[in-house]
Amino acid sequence: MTAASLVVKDLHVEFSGFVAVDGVSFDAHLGEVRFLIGPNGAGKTTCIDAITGLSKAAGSARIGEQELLGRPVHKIVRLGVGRTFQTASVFDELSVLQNLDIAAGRHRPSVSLLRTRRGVDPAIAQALEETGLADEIATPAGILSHGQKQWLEIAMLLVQDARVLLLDEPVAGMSQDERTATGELLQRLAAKRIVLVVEHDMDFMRRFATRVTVLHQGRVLSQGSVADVQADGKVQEVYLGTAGAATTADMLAVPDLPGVAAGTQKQEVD
Ligand SMILES: Nc1ncnc2c1ncn2[C@@H]1O[C@H](COP(=O)(O)OP(=O)(O)OP(=O)(O)O)[C@@H](O)[C@H]1O
Repeated sequence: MTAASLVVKDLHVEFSGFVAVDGVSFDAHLGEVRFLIGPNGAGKTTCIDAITGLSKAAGSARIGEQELLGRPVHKIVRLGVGRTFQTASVFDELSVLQNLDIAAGRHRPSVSLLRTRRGVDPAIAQALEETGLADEIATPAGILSHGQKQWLEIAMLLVQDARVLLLDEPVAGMSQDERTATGELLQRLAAKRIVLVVEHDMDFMRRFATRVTVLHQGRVLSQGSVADVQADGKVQEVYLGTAGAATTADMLAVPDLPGVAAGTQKQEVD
């Protein structure tokens, strides 16, 4: 089952009077790898929390005709909205297959089945293939590489047939090869699912984003193609520090902003 679009309109989230997300609107469609970026505290994760029912929000977030805001978390999951968190939440002591069985709501009582692909249902087999984990079914999740753990989390969403994938910093801590593999995975997944990525990694964003929304202090600062947002003076101001908002080395490393001489870029901080 597919959903053609996620449309967020005028999203507003407050925590005890503090406005974390203020009138944010964006959309994401099948076929694109959609990015949400912004400095620390910009409101990116809060947007995902609102869409998935973890934070109370005003405004609207729809997949197709279905309004998500106001529904409990489990009903939003049932509508096909899946998310990953900044820290992988797999069961380390269980095998890859057992983790996927749990995600699929299956129980696999026989230990012998863990060592073979016999008895693996088609949705799990497909998720294993898609995420490149087919040779790891018996591997305890705890000894997977950081990248493989993130892919396992994505595979868990695939076996649940999530139609909307909301991924919070999926490449944080990954090697360069794992980042590339993850970007290519997201491009493949985007053909059939809505993919929205929250990221700090600017190089990854430049390589794989089709459209980008830049948040700053809870509001949309800019949105459009990678070229559009990189050329936007407001974005340059935030990322180059005159607004004093960029706080991570990744954010400050913006090597190919048009019209910005290398010597004028702010140096990375320790
Ligand atoms: N549960 C909460 N209670 C109070 N304030 C919160 C809560 N969750 C988030 N905030 C605040 O809302 C603002 C937005 O936070 P959020 O985590 O969405 O930012 P972010 O853009 O995802 O940042 P980062 O890149 O650091 O993860 C921050 O000022 C944060 O401190």
